[in-house]
Amino acid sequence: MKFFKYSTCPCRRESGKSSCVSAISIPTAAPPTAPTGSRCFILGLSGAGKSTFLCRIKTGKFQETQPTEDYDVQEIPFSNQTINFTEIARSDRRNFRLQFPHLTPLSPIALLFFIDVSRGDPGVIMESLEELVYALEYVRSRECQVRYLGIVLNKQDLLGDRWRGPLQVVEGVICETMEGLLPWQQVKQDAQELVVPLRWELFGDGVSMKTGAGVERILRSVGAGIMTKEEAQGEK
Ligand SMILES: Nc1nc2c(ncn2[C@@H]2O[C@H](COP(=O)(O)OP(=O)(O)OP(=O)(O)O)[C@@H](O)[C@H]2O)c(=O)[nH]1
Ligand SMILES: [Mg+2]
Repeated sequence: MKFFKYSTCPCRRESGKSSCVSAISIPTAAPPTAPTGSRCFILGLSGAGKSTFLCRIKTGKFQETQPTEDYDVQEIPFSNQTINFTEIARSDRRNFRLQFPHLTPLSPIALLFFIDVSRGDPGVIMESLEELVYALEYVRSRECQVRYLGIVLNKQDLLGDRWRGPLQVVEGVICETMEGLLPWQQVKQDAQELVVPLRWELFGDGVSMKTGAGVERILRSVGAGIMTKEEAQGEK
């Protein structure tokens, strides 16, 4: 199980003033108040592009970031709901677990998992998947429900055409991993303990938080994925 070194710098503007994405330090305790709205956790190794995504959905713009400290929360109005996006810096397991005392069993949540595919590094992919599987299994162990999982293959602006092939391999490995989790789901069918989310999808087509490609699609999918059928019908 991997833990990553703490960084000290919260997300800031290039000017050095506080960023649009406010960082909250909580080294020892869970958040003081229960966040309102639907929850979406943003996970992924350091540098995968989580804060950049948060800046994008908050301001619509690209903004240079610094590594996040601990975690970072943004409430984003979307359609007729508010989605509470919580970035877990470096996908730190402890900080992820600290979010859960406020979630009642079977609370519906969404996960967005960011992977930097720009270097085509198999080590990054495998480590990312290890963290993703940990998160899914931990959510299940807390009897919460992942309604929606989006896996974002980020930084594709840095890929040339030569990476198209390897990118397909990455997509294949991710699909295999998700399918590998299915036996869990079958065993636990009656217990409403789903390891595999009710719905999951890969964002693999040219996605880049730098250029903004795919950002709106990701936000829309989280918004739709976190709602129940009844809630979605109420929207119409
Ligand atoms: N070229 C390119 N750079 C990106 C993209 N997304 C993020 N970056 C850059 O990658 C670096 C890290 O991005 P962050 O959003 O801070 O990464 P993070 O996942 O929040 O990292 P931690 O907070 O350490 O967990 C920054 O310099 C970003 O500008 C992208 O799609 N393309
Ligand atoms: Mg960050």
